[in-house]
Amino acid sequence: CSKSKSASSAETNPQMKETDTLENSSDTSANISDSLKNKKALIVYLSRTNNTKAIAEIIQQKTGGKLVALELVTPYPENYKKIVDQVANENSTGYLPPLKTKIDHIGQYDLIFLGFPTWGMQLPPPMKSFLKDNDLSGKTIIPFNSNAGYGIGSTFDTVKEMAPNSTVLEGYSTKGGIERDGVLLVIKDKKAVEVSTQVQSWLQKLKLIK
Ligand SMILES: Cc1cc2nc3c(=O)[nH]c(=O)nc-3n(C[C@H](O)[C@H](O)[C@H](O)COP(=O)(O)O)c2cc1C
Repeated sequence: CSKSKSASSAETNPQMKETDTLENSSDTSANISDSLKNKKALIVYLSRTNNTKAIAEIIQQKTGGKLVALELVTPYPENYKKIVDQVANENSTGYLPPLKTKIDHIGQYDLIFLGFPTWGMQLPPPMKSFLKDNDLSGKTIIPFNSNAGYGIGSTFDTVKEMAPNSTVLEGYSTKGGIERDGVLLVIKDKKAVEVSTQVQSWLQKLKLIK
């Protein structure tokens, strides 16, 4: 089977192998939408205080798909003030930090979930590095975000600009931590349940799950 088969070929082509379908646990497979059963999903996220990671894990539970955390060659400073200054500097100069994370055979994935916090009201530089390093032409990108309450800023627009030959679907965003005030991981307990419900509706609206 070629990777570019139509969405309905799983039903029409009896030779299609199970391994060609969206990777998922038996738990989630029943809920994957029929039209996407033969697509493979990758969930790439950047997360410092684990809020975006929590959303990524919820998406993974619901869709299957391979989860990958973006790591840098040179990690950012632990200190909040230092990282804010460094990111502000990178944002103003356009510096793209080199990534340690490399995706094996990115061509095998049809759906790319991209998760990131808002940093300085922009797409974090490492996610810009990822979009620069990887050709996502012809793929479907689904962005998701957490922020301290100031919103997505220009993040989703930058994803669209940096992947002009991809289809970028409606993204999901929620309020995460406020590291400035010492509030780190908040997407846990009751808030994780709330986010899970919202992610469920969002993925259903995008017709990715039933
Ligand atoms: C360098 C830096 C810059 C940030 N800039 C913003 C911002 O401009 N707007 C905002 O709402 N939150 C901002 N935040 C807060 C994060 O977006 C928020 O805490 C998010 O939930 C963190 O996600 P994470 O836990 O996955 O790292 C910033 C955080 C950092 C570390």
